[in-house]
Formats: sequence, C-alpha cells, structure tokens
Amino acid sequence: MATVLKTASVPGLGKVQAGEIEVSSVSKSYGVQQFAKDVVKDCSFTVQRHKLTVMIGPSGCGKSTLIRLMAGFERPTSGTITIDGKQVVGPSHDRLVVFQETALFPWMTTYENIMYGPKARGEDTPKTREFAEFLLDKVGLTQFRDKYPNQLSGGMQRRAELARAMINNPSVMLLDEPFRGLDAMTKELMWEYYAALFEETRRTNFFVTTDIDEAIFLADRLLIMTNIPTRVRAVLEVNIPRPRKLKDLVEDDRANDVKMEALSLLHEEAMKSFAGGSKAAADFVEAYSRRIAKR
Ligand SMILES: Nc1ncnc2c1ncn2[C@@H]1O[C@H](COP(=O)(O)OP(=O)(O)OP(=O)(O)O)[C@@H](O)[C@H]1O
Repeated sequence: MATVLKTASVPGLGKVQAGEIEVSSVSKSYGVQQFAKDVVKDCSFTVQRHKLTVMIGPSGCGKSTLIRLMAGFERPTSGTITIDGKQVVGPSHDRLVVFQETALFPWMTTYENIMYGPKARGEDTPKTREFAEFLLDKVGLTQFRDKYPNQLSGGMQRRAELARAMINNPSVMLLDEPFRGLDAMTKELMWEYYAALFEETRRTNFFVTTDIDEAIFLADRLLIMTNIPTRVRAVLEVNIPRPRKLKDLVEDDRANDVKMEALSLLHEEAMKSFAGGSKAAADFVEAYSRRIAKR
C-alpha cells in the first residue's frame, strides 16, 4: 500500500502519493535469434518511497529502456517490475514520465496545459485550480500563465512540463533527461526549481541523466549503471543536507567524494565501451582524463 504523506503546506493537494518501485532481475533484449541484442541484463534495484533516485550511466547503456519498462510502455524479456507490490503490466497514471522532448500542446496556454490532465478526468475543481496556481508559482510561471508554448523560453517550457506532470499527483515521477539540451545556466536554474518541488512534496522520483553534477545536486541515492547490457554497478548515498545550494557541488566534501567515486566507476564502464569502439565512450574517457589532469 502507498504511504500517504501529509503535506499541509501544498495548497489544493492535501496528500502526496508516494509509491515504491521494485525492479527484480529484469532483462530486456530486442530482436530475435542471431539478431538479438541484450540491452538490460539481470538488473535489480529499488526506487525508494519519498526519495529522489538518480540513475547515471554511459551513453547508450540502456537507461531509457529501463524507464520505458518501468513506465509500462514495454515489457521485460524476463524479470518483474512492481509498484507497491503490484506488477507493472502497462502504462498508468500512478507513473508519469517527463521526457526531454516537449509534450506541451502548442494551442493551449501554460495554465490550460497544466490543467489538461485534471480537466480530461473531469476534475476541474477549486482544489485542482488552487494546486495549479501553486505549481505555477513554484515553477516561476505565474506571469506566463496565459502565454502559449512558443512564447516561452526552453527552460520555461520544461518548467511548465514539470507542473503539468505534477498536477496529476502520480505516486512516482519518472524523468528521462528532462533538462538535456538546455544551456548550462538554464540547467542550473532548472535543478533549483525541480529540487524545491521535490522537497516540498517528497514524492518518489526517478531521474535519469548523463550529467554528473546534475546527478549529485539532485540525488538522495545514485545508481551507477554498467555499460550495455546494463545493470546496477553501484549504489551511492548522497548525504548532502537539503535544501542544497549550487556551491555545495564545489564546497561540500561529501559532494566531491561522491563525484570522484562516481566518475571513477563511470570511467571504468566507459573504458569497456571504448574498447568496443563506442564514440560516446571515447568522448567521456577524453573529458575524464582532462578533468583529472587539471586537478
Ligand atoms: N526498440 C528498440 N529496438 C532495438 N534496439 C533498441 C530499441 N530501443 C533501444 N534499443 C537499443 O538499446 C540500446 C540502449 O538504448 P537506450 O536509449 O535505452 O540507452 P540510453 O542509456 O538511454 O542512451 P542515452 O544516454 O544516449 O540516452 C541502444 O543501443 C539502442 O539502439
């Protein structure tokens, strides 16, 4: 059963659903017989209730595949995925996915986009409208509530996207590199908005990235993935107090320790991939070597 966390501070919401996902010995292959490609192999981990779990791994290792399996868009070749003990057999409103591509409807204003889900379910109530206003405020878009997506910057669109997912009160949010492609400063701003939203609600979040600073700034727990076919290589706890500040990334010793450990593990995985001829791994190995040389 999902634990219900009382959150009197969230107007219009009242309670936050927070589920727990268990991924048990999951494998996923594409293609058949001699063309079969193993993408995920015997992978197990838990996305703990009320925590922000971040998955980081080499480019192309199978992270998006895992998100699609957890969302129920695809089925594992073997193994099971459960949410609060119930097997995932298809998509559901209890697991909402935010992708890097914008899914905002261009003909709707920011407010209309956010209210789309509740309206579609016949829940256009004073409470949901109050929650929509709260979310607009939290993502800094109150002044832009009546603008259309093409009148918003890239960062604003991603913030509207977050609010549009959160209003549906899923028990787990799944985010697949939602800030990829944004410039460095906009990205950092997004981390602050997103972390504040997480801290306010303590909803279970699962976030996939290839950006080590993003991973450490956001995570309670960090899953380091192996090269393809992927599984969990290590789980690192990120014990930096919240709310976090960007300067923690450079000033907090715990952040630096986790970063060095994570980079070292990722480097080993990238080297394996590099040996297999991967261009993305070669880029990572070069960037890592430069970073180490600078220290
Ligand atoms: N539907 C599919 N059919 C065949 N192969 C697939 C399919 N989906 C993914 N793959 C393969 O699985 C591998 C992993 O892809 P995936 O997108 O899950 O990795 P990723 O870690 O999310 O990558 P990135 O970090 O670059 O976003 C890739 O080699 C990809 O080509």
